[in-house]
Amino acid sequence: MSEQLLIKGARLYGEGDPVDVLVEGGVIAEIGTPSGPDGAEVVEAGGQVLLPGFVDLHTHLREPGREDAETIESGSAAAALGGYTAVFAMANTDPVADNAVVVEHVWRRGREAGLVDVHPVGAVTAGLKGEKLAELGAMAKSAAAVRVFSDDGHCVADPLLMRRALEYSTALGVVIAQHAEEPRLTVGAQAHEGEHAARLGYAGWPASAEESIVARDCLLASYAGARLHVCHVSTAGTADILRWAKNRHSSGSISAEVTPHHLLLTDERLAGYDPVNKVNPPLRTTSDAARLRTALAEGVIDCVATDHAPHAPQDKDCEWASAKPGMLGLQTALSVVTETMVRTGLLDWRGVARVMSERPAEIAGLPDHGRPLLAGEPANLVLVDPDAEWTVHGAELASLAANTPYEGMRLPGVVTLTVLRGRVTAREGKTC
Ligand SMILES: NC(=O)N[C@@H](CC(=O)O)C(=O)O
Ligand SMILES: [Zn+2]
Ligand SMILES: [Zn+2]
Repeated sequence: MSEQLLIKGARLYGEGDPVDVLVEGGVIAEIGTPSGPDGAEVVEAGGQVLLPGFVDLHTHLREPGREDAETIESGSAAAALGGYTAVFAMANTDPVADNAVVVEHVWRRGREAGLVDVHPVGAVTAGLKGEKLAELGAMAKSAAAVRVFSDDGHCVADPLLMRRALEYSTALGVVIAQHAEEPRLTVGAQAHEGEHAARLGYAGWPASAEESIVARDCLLASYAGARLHVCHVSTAGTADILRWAKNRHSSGSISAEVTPHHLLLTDERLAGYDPVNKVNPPLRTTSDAARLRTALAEGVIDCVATDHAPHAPQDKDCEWASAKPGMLGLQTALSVVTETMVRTGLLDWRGVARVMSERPAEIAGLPDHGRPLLAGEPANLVLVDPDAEWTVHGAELASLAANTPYEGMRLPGVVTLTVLRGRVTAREGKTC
Protein backbone atom coordinates (compact mmCIF):
# COMPACT_ATOMS: atom_id res chain seq x y z
CA MET A 1 0.00 0.00 0.00
CA SER A 2 2.73 2.46 0.89
CA GLU A 3 5.00 1.52 -2.00
CA GLN A 4 6.21 4.34 -4.16
CA LEU A 5 5.54 4.30 -7.85
CA LEU A 6 6.76 6.81 -10.41
CA ILE A 7 4.94 6.89 -13.75
CA LYS A 8 7.22 8.86 -16.07
CA GLY A 9 6.01 10.70 -19.14
CA ALA A 10 2.26 10.02 -19.16
CA ARG A 11 -0.29 12.21 -20.87
CA LEU A 12 -3.17 12.84 -18.46
CA TYR A 13 -6.44 12.15 -20.29
CA GLY A 14 -4.32 12.05 -23.45
CA GLU A 15 -3.96 15.84 -23.24
CA GLY A 16 -1.00 18.20 -23.17
CA ASP A 17 2.66 17.39 -22.63
CA PRO A 18 3.76 14.22 -20.84
CA VAL A 19 4.21 14.61 -17.08
CA ASP A 20 5.54 12.44 -14.27
CA VAL A 21 3.13 11.13 -11.65
CA LEU A 22 4.41 10.09 -8.23
CA VAL A 23 2.22 7.69 -6.27
CA GLU A 24 2.84 7.25 -2.58
CA GLY A 25 0.79 5.77 0.27
CA GLY A 26 -2.01 4.79 -2.09
CA VAL A 27 -2.61 8.33 -3.37
CA ILE A 28 -1.30 10.57 -6.14
CA ALA A 29 1.44 12.46 -4.28
CA GLU A 30 2.68 14.78 -6.99
CA ILE A 31 2.15 15.55 -10.65
CA GLY A 32 4.76 17.43 -12.71
CA THR A 33 8.42 16.56 -12.62
CA PRO A 34 8.90 14.90 -9.24
CA SER A 35 12.24 13.19 -8.80
CA GLY A 36 11.33 9.68 -7.76
CA PRO A 37 12.65 8.70 -4.35
CA ASP A 38 15.29 5.97 -4.45
CA GLY A 39 13.68 2.58 -4.54
CA ALA A 40 10.48 3.76 -6.20
CA GLU A 41 9.13 1.46 -8.88
CA VAL A 42 9.46 3.31 -12.18
CA VAL A 43 7.16 2.92 -15.16
CA GLU A 44 8.26 4.57 -18.41
CA ALA A 45 4.96 5.64 -19.93
CA GLY A 46 6.43 7.02 -23.15
CA GLY A 47 3.54 9.43 -23.73
CA GLN A 48 0.78 6.88 -23.13
CA VAL A 49 -2.65 7.98 -21.86
CA LEU A 50 -3.25 8.00 -18.09
CA LEU A 51 -6.86 7.70 -16.94
CA PRO A 52 -8.69 6.98 -13.70
CA GLY A 53 -9.12 3.19 -13.25
CA PHE A 54 -12.19 1.80 -14.96
CA VAL A 55 -15.36 0.87 -13.05
CA ASP A 56 -17.62 -1.90 -14.37
CA LEU A 57 -21.21 -1.76 -13.14
CA HIS A 58 -22.06 -5.11 -14.71
CA THR A 59 -19.87 -8.20 -14.35
CA HIS A 60 -20.73 -11.86 -13.89
CA LEU A 61 -18.07 -13.58 -11.80
CA ARG A 62 -20.03 -16.87 -11.45
CA GLU A 63 -18.84 -17.56 -7.92
CA PRO A 64 -20.51 -19.12 -5.99
CA GLY A 65 -21.90 -21.92 -8.11
CA ARG A 66 -20.21 -21.99 -11.51
CA GLU A 67 -16.54 -21.94 -10.63
CA ASP A 68 -15.91 -23.97 -13.78
CA ALA A 69 -16.78 -20.87 -15.87
CA GLU A 70 -15.19 -18.15 -13.71
CA THR A 71 -14.11 -17.49 -10.14
CA ILE A 72 -13.81 -14.24 -8.25
CA GLU A 73 -10.04 -14.69 -8.56
CA SER A 74 -9.94 -15.37 -12.32
CA GLY A 75 -12.53 -12.66 -13.02
CA SER A 76 -10.55 -10.21 -10.88
CA ALA A 77 -7.45 -10.97 -12.96
CA ALA A 78 -9.39 -10.31 -16.17
CA ALA A 79 -10.65 -7.06 -14.66
CA ALA A 80 -7.19 -5.83 -13.64
CA LEU A 81 -5.79 -6.72 -17.07
CA GLY A 82 -8.67 -4.82 -18.65
CA GLY A 83 -7.82 -1.67 -16.68
CA TYR A 84 -10.55 -1.98 -14.06
CA THR A 85 -10.11 -1.00 -10.42
CA ALA A 86 -13.70 -1.73 -9.35
CA VAL A 87 -16.32 -4.17 -10.61
CA PHE A 88 -19.89 -4.95 -9.61
CA ALA A 89 -20.56 -8.68 -9.46
CA MET A 90 -24.07 -9.61 -10.54
CA ALA A 91 -26.37 -11.54 -8.21
CA ASN A 92 -27.33 -14.42 -10.52
CA THR A 93 -25.04 -16.91 -8.80
CA ASP A 94 -25.91 -20.23 -7.14
CA PRO A 95 -26.85 -19.60 -4.38
CA VAL A 96 -28.29 -16.27 -5.48
CA ALA A 97 -26.82 -13.15 -3.84
CA ASP A 98 -30.13 -12.26 -2.22
CA ASN A 99 -29.03 -12.14 1.42
CA ALA A 100 -26.28 -10.73 3.61
CA VAL A 101 -24.38 -14.02 3.90
CA VAL A 102 -23.81 -14.42 0.16
CA VAL A 103 -22.97 -10.77 -0.56
CA GLU A 104 -20.50 -10.71 2.34
CA HIS A 105 -18.91 -13.89 0.98
CA VAL A 106 -18.45 -12.36 -2.48
CA TRP A 107 -17.12 -9.15 -1.00
CA ARG A 108 -14.60 -11.05 1.17
CA ARG A 109 -13.42 -13.27 -1.67
CA GLY A 110 -12.83 -10.14 -3.74
CA ARG A 111 -10.70 -8.66 -0.97
CA GLU A 112 -8.70 -11.89 -0.75
CA ALA A 113 -8.02 -11.87 -4.48
CA GLY A 114 -6.95 -8.24 -4.06
CA LEU A 115 -6.72 -7.30 -7.74
CA VAL A 116 -9.82 -5.14 -8.04
CA ASP A 117 -12.53 -3.89 -5.67
CA VAL A 118 -15.34 -6.43 -6.02
CA HIS A 119 -18.71 -4.99 -5.02
CA PRO A 120 -21.52 -7.50 -4.92
CA VAL A 121 -24.81 -6.53 -6.52
CA GLY A 122 -27.76 -7.75 -4.44
CA ALA A 123 -30.81 -9.42 -5.95
CA VAL A 124 -34.01 -7.36 -6.00
CA THR A 125 -36.27 -10.37 -5.49
CA ALA A 126 -35.76 -13.52 -3.43
CA GLY A 127 -34.07 -16.18 -5.55
CA LEU A 128 -34.45 -13.92 -8.63
CA LYS A 129 -37.95 -15.36 -8.84
CA GLY A 130 -39.74 -12.04 -9.26
CA GLU A 131 -42.26 -12.88 -6.57
CA LYS A 132 -41.25 -11.03 -3.42
CA LEU A 133 -38.54 -8.54 -2.49
CA ALA A 134 -35.21 -9.82 -1.22
CA GLU A 135 -33.73 -8.50 2.04
CA LEU A 136 -32.46 -5.27 0.49
CA GLY A 137 -31.95 -3.56 3.84
CA ALA A 138 -29.93 -6.41 5.32
CA MET A 139 -27.66 -6.48 2.25
CA ALA A 140 -27.26 -2.68 2.29
CA LYS A 141 -26.30 -2.76 5.98
CA SER A 142 -24.02 -5.80 5.66
CA ALA A 143 -20.23 -5.57 5.60
CA ALA A 144 -20.53 -5.60 1.79
CA ALA A 145 -22.56 -2.34 1.97
CA VAL A 146 -24.54 -3.19 -1.18
CA ARG A 147 -25.49 -0.07 -3.16
CA VAL A 148 -26.70 -1.62 -6.43
CA PHE A 149 -29.52 -4.15 -6.67
CA SER A 150 -30.49 -6.12 -9.75
CA ASP A 151 -32.20 -9.34 -10.81
CA ASP A 152 -30.03 -9.23 -13.95
CA GLY A 153 -30.52 -12.23 -16.17
CA HIS A 154 -34.18 -11.74 -15.29
CA CYS A 155 -36.43 -8.71 -15.50
CA VAL A 156 -38.38 -7.51 -12.47
CA ALA A 157 -41.40 -7.81 -14.71
CA ASP A 158 -44.23 -7.36 -12.17
CA PRO A 159 -44.90 -3.60 -12.18
CA LEU A 160 -46.12 -3.60 -8.58
CA LEU A 161 -43.00 -5.37 -7.35
CA MET A 162 -40.79 -2.99 -9.36
CA ARG A 163 -42.68 -0.04 -7.89
CA ARG A 164 -42.14 -1.36 -4.36
CA ALA A 165 -38.45 -2.00 -5.03
CA LEU A 166 -37.99 1.57 -6.33
CA GLU A 167 -39.86 3.05 -3.37
CA TYR A 168 -37.87 0.99 -0.91
CA SER A 169 -34.59 1.90 -2.63
CA THR A 170 -35.09 5.61 -1.94
CA ALA A 171 -35.09 5.00 1.82
CA LEU A 172 -31.88 2.98 1.54
CA GLY A 173 -30.16 5.39 -0.86
CA VAL A 174 -29.44 2.61 -3.34
CA VAL A 175 -30.04 2.14 -7.06
CA ILE A 176 -32.10 -0.51 -8.82
CA ALA A 177 -30.51 -1.76 -12.05
CA GLN A 178 -33.07 -3.32 -14.35
CA HIS A 179 -32.56 -6.01 -17.00
CA ALA A 180 -35.32 -4.62 -19.22
CA GLU A 181 -37.07 -7.47 -20.98
CA GLU A 182 -40.81 -8.07 -20.97
CA PRO A 183 -40.78 -11.86 -20.60
CA ARG A 184 -44.15 -12.34 -22.31
CA LEU A 185 -42.63 -10.89 -25.48
CA THR A 186 -39.50 -13.05 -25.47
CA VAL A 187 -40.75 -16.59 -24.94
CA GLY A 188 -38.28 -18.90 -26.69
CA ALA A 189 -36.30 -15.94 -28.06
CA GLN A 190 -32.96 -16.76 -29.67
CA ALA A 191 -31.89 -13.60 -31.49
CA HIS A 192 -32.95 -10.07 -32.40
CA GLU A 193 -36.37 -10.18 -34.07
CA GLY A 194 -35.54 -9.05 -37.58
CA GLU A 195 -34.50 -10.12 -41.01
CA HIS A 196 -31.56 -12.32 -39.98
CA ALA A 197 -33.44 -14.24 -37.28
CA ALA A 198 -36.36 -14.74 -39.64
CA ARG A 199 -34.08 -16.25 -42.28
CA LEU A 200 -32.65 -18.72 -39.76
CA GLY A 201 -36.04 -19.53 -38.26
CA TYR A 202 -35.18 -18.22 -34.79
CA ALA A 203 -37.86 -16.83 -32.50
CA GLY A 204 -36.97 -13.20 -31.89
CA TRP A 205 -36.41 -10.81 -29.01
CA PRO A 206 -38.34 -7.79 -30.33
CA ALA A 207 -36.97 -4.32 -29.57
CA SER A 208 -40.33 -3.56 -27.96
CA ALA A 209 -39.68 -6.14 -25.21
CA GLU A 210 -36.85 -3.91 -23.98
CA GLU A 211 -38.38 -0.54 -24.78
CA SER A 212 -41.75 -1.18 -23.12
CA ILE A 213 -40.06 -2.04 -19.81
CA VAL A 214 -37.65 0.92 -20.01
CA ALA A 215 -40.56 3.32 -20.62
CA ARG A 216 -42.57 1.78 -17.79
CA ASP A 217 -39.65 1.86 -15.36
CA CYS A 218 -38.77 5.48 -16.16
CA LEU A 219 -42.34 6.39 -15.19
CA LEU A 220 -42.29 4.22 -12.07
CA ALA A 221 -38.96 5.71 -10.97
CA SER A 222 -40.19 9.23 -11.62
CA TYR A 223 -43.36 8.76 -9.55
CA ALA A 224 -41.39 7.07 -6.76
CA GLY A 225 -38.68 9.77 -6.79
CA ALA A 226 -36.27 6.89 -7.13
CA ARG A 227 -33.08 6.20 -9.02
CA LEU A 228 -33.16 3.74 -11.89
CA HIS A 229 -30.26 2.30 -13.82
CA VAL A 230 -31.01 0.59 -17.13
CA CYS A 231 -28.71 -2.35 -17.88
CA HIS A 232 -27.29 -3.14 -21.32
CA VAL A 233 -29.30 -0.76 -23.54
CA SER A 234 -29.46 -2.35 -26.99
CA THR A 235 -31.92 -0.47 -29.21
CA ALA A 236 -32.27 2.97 -30.78
CA GLY A 237 -35.80 3.13 -29.37
CA THR A 238 -34.46 2.77 -25.83
CA ALA A 239 -32.12 5.70 -26.48
CA ASP A 240 -35.16 7.78 -27.54
CA ILE A 241 -37.03 6.87 -24.36
CA LEU A 242 -34.01 7.65 -22.18
CA ARG A 243 -33.60 11.06 -23.79
CA TRP A 244 -37.25 11.81 -23.19
CA ALA A 245 -37.14 10.54 -19.61
CA LYS A 246 -33.96 12.39 -18.72
CA ASN A 247 -35.38 15.65 -20.10
CA ARG A 248 -38.54 15.47 -18.03
CA HIS A 249 -36.94 13.99 -14.92
CA SER A 250 -35.77 16.67 -12.54
CA SER A 251 -32.78 15.26 -10.70
CA GLY A 252 -30.83 13.20 -13.18
CA SER A 253 -31.87 10.05 -11.40
CA ILE A 254 -32.13 7.84 -14.48
CA SER A 255 -28.93 6.31 -15.78
CA ALA A 256 -28.07 3.71 -18.38
CA GLU A 257 -25.22 1.59 -19.66
CA VAL A 258 -24.28 0.11 -23.02
CA THR A 259 -22.03 -2.89 -23.53
CA PRO A 260 -18.99 -2.87 -25.83
CA HIS A 261 -20.52 -5.69 -27.90
CA HIS A 262 -23.67 -3.71 -28.62
CA LEU A 263 -21.48 -0.83 -29.83
CA LEU A 264 -19.48 -2.99 -32.23
CA LEU A 265 -21.36 -6.13 -33.25
CA THR A 266 -24.66 -6.61 -35.08
CA ASP A 267 -27.12 -9.37 -35.92
CA GLU A 268 -25.34 -9.90 -39.23
CA ARG A 269 -23.21 -12.24 -37.14
CA LEU A 270 -26.10 -14.70 -36.83
CA ALA A 271 -25.32 -16.06 -40.27
CA GLY A 272 -22.31 -17.93 -38.85
CA TYR A 273 -24.52 -19.99 -36.46
CA ASP A 274 -21.81 -19.59 -33.81
CA PRO A 275 -23.38 -19.47 -30.32
CA VAL A 276 -20.52 -17.25 -29.17
CA ASN A 277 -22.71 -14.49 -30.65
CA LYS A 278 -25.75 -15.43 -28.58
CA VAL A 279 -26.33 -12.82 -25.90
CA ASN A 280 -29.16 -11.20 -24.00
CA PRO A 281 -30.18 -8.61 -25.07
CA PRO A 282 -29.29 -9.83 -28.55
CA LEU A 283 -26.97 -8.17 -31.04
CA ARG A 284 -29.21 -5.71 -32.86
CA THR A 285 -29.07 -3.95 -36.23
CA THR A 286 -26.36 -1.73 -37.68
CA SER A 287 -28.54 1.35 -37.17
CA ASP A 288 -29.14 0.41 -33.52
CA ALA A 289 -25.37 0.14 -32.97
CA ALA A 290 -24.81 3.50 -34.67
CA ARG A 291 -27.44 5.14 -32.47
CA LEU A 292 -25.99 3.59 -29.29
CA ARG A 293 -22.63 5.16 -30.13
CA THR A 294 -24.07 8.65 -30.53
CA ALA A 295 -26.26 8.22 -27.44
CA LEU A 296 -23.15 7.34 -25.43
CA ALA A 297 -21.22 10.29 -26.86
CA GLU A 298 -24.10 12.65 -26.02
CA GLY A 299 -24.56 11.34 -22.47
CA VAL A 300 -28.05 9.95 -23.14
CA ILE A 301 -26.40 6.66 -22.23
CA ASP A 302 -24.15 7.36 -19.25
CA CYS A 303 -21.53 4.67 -19.34
CA VAL A 304 -20.05 1.49 -20.72
CA ALA A 305 -20.52 -1.71 -18.73
CA THR A 306 -19.13 -5.02 -19.91
CA ASP A 307 -21.85 -7.56 -19.00
CA HIS A 308 -18.84 -9.91 -18.85
CA ALA A 309 -20.63 -13.28 -18.99
CA PRO A 310 -18.26 -16.26 -18.93
CA HIS A 311 -19.73 -19.63 -19.89
CA ALA A 312 -18.19 -23.10 -19.70
CA PRO A 313 -17.43 -24.78 -23.06
CA GLN A 314 -20.35 -27.23 -22.81
CA ASP A 315 -22.74 -24.28 -22.47
CA LYS A 316 -21.45 -22.60 -25.63
CA ASP A 317 -20.02 -25.29 -27.91
CA CYS A 318 -23.44 -26.69 -28.69
CA GLU A 319 -26.48 -26.09 -30.82
CA TRP A 320 -27.56 -22.41 -30.87
CA ALA A 321 -30.90 -22.99 -29.14
CA SER A 322 -29.32 -24.81 -26.18
CA ALA A 323 -26.41 -22.40 -25.76
CA LYS A 324 -26.43 -19.97 -22.86
CA PRO A 325 -26.47 -16.28 -23.74
CA GLY A 326 -23.52 -14.08 -22.80
CA MET A 327 -19.96 -13.20 -23.81
CA LEU A 328 -16.66 -12.23 -22.18
CA GLY A 329 -15.96 -8.52 -21.93
CA LEU A 330 -13.54 -7.36 -19.25
CA GLN A 331 -10.27 -7.61 -21.17
CA THR A 332 -11.61 -6.32 -24.47
CA ALA A 333 -13.82 -3.41 -23.33
CA LEU A 334 -11.20 -0.66 -23.63
CA SER A 335 -10.19 -1.83 -27.08
CA VAL A 336 -13.76 -1.99 -28.36
CA VAL A 337 -14.43 1.50 -26.95
CA THR A 338 -11.22 2.71 -28.62
CA GLU A 339 -12.37 1.23 -31.93
CA THR A 340 -15.99 2.39 -31.83
CA MET A 341 -15.78 5.69 -29.96
CA VAL A 342 -12.23 7.08 -30.08
CA ARG A 343 -11.13 6.13 -33.58
CA THR A 344 -14.47 7.40 -34.91
CA GLY A 345 -13.95 10.76 -33.19
CA LEU A 346 -17.08 10.38 -31.05
CA LEU A 347 -15.13 10.52 -27.77
CA ASP A 348 -11.74 11.85 -26.75
CA TRP A 349 -9.84 10.25 -23.86
CA ARG A 350 -11.48 12.56 -21.35
CA GLY A 351 -14.76 11.20 -22.67
CA VAL A 352 -13.50 7.65 -22.20
CA ALA A 353 -12.65 8.52 -18.57
CA ARG A 354 -16.21 9.78 -18.19
CA VAL A 355 -17.99 6.72 -19.60
CA MET A 356 -15.68 4.01 -18.24
CA SER A 357 -14.74 5.46 -14.85
CA GLU A 358 -16.34 8.67 -13.60
CA ARG A 359 -20.02 8.10 -14.42
CA PRO A 360 -20.12 4.46 -13.30
CA ALA A 361 -18.42 5.42 -10.01
CA GLU A 362 -20.97 8.20 -9.49
CA ILE A 363 -23.93 5.96 -10.33
CA ALA A 364 -22.81 3.37 -7.78
CA GLY A 365 -21.74 5.98 -5.24
CA LEU A 366 -18.11 4.89 -5.03
CA PRO A 367 -16.22 7.73 -3.36
CA ASP A 368 -12.67 6.67 -4.26
CA HIS A 369 -12.97 5.62 -7.91
CA GLY A 370 -13.53 7.73 -11.01
CA ARG A 371 -11.75 10.62 -9.31
CA PRO A 372 -9.85 13.41 -11.07
CA LEU A 373 -6.16 12.91 -11.76
CA LEU A 374 -4.94 15.35 -9.10
CA ALA A 375 -2.49 15.27 -6.22
CA GLY A 376 -4.16 13.95 -3.08
CA GLU A 377 -6.64 11.75 -4.97
CA PRO A 378 -6.68 7.95 -4.59
CA ALA A 379 -4.24 6.29 -6.97
CA ASN A 380 -6.71 4.15 -8.92
CA LEU A 381 -5.23 4.45 -12.38
CA VAL A 382 -4.94 2.89 -15.79
CA LEU A 383 -2.31 3.54 -18.43
CA VAL A 384 -3.37 2.95 -22.03
CA ASP A 385 -1.26 2.72 -25.14
CA PRO A 386 -3.64 4.28 -27.67
CA ASP A 387 -1.59 3.39 -30.74
CA ALA A 388 -0.80 -0.25 -30.00
CA GLU A 389 -2.96 -3.05 -31.36
CA TRP A 390 -3.43 -6.65 -30.29
CA THR A 391 -5.11 -9.79 -31.55
CA VAL A 392 -7.72 -11.33 -29.27
CA HIS A 393 -7.45 -15.04 -28.44
CA GLY A 394 -9.96 -16.43 -25.96
CA ALA A 395 -7.57 -19.09 -24.73
CA GLU A 396 -5.07 -16.38 -23.71
CA LEU A 397 -7.51 -14.32 -21.68
CA ALA A 398 -7.40 -14.60 -17.87
CA SER A 399 -10.99 -15.81 -17.63
CA LEU A 400 -11.52 -19.53 -17.13
CA ALA A 401 -14.00 -19.40 -19.98
CA ALA A 402 -12.98 -18.43 -23.52
CA ASN A 403 -16.27 -17.24 -25.05
CA THR A 404 -15.05 -14.03 -26.63
CA PRO A 405 -16.87 -12.85 -29.76
CA TYR A 406 -13.67 -11.05 -30.84
CA GLU A 407 -11.61 -14.20 -31.44
CA GLY A 408 -8.89 -13.47 -34.00
CA MET A 409 -9.83 -9.81 -34.29
CA ARG A 410 -7.14 -7.15 -34.23
CA LEU A 411 -8.19 -4.28 -31.95
CA PRO A 412 -6.60 -0.97 -30.99
CA GLY A 413 -5.85 0.27 -27.47
CA VAL A 414 -3.76 -1.74 -25.02
CA VAL A 415 -3.87 -1.52 -21.21
CA THR A 416 -0.25 -1.48 -20.06
CA LEU A 417 -0.62 -0.70 -16.34
CA THR A 418 -3.38 -0.85 -13.74
CA VAL A 419 -2.93 0.61 -10.27
CA LEU A 420 -5.29 -0.03 -7.34
CA ARG A 421 -4.75 2.29 -4.37
CA GLY A 422 -1.12 2.73 -5.35
CA ARG A 423 -0.42 -0.94 -5.90
CA VAL A 424 0.31 -2.26 -9.40
CA THR A 425 -2.28 -4.97 -10.15
CA ALA A 426 -1.44 -5.49 -13.83
CA ARG A 427 1.52 -4.56 -15.98
CA GLU A 428 2.28 -5.37 -19.60
CA GLY A 429 -0.41 -8.04 -19.81
CA LYS A 430 0.38 -9.80 -16.53
CA THR A 431 -1.28 -9.49 -13.15
CA CYS A 432 0.94 -8.49 -10.24
N1 LIG B 1 -26.01 -11.17 -20.92
C1 LIG B 1 -26.27 -12.46 -21.05
O1 LIG B 1 -26.56 -12.90 -22.15
N2 LIG B 1 -26.20 -13.29 -20.01
C2 LIG B 1 -26.02 -12.93 -18.64
C3 LIG B 1 -27.28 -12.46 -18.02
C4 LIG B 1 -27.68 -11.07 -18.41
O2 LIG B 1 -26.85 -10.15 -18.42
O3 LIG B 1 -28.85 -10.81 -18.68
C5 LIG B 1 -25.46 -14.15 -17.90
O4 LIG B 1 -25.55 -14.21 -16.66
O5 LIG B 1 -24.89 -15.02 -18.55
ZN1 LIG C 1 -29.09 -8.76 -18.30
ZN1 LIG D 1 -25.63 -9.44 -17.15
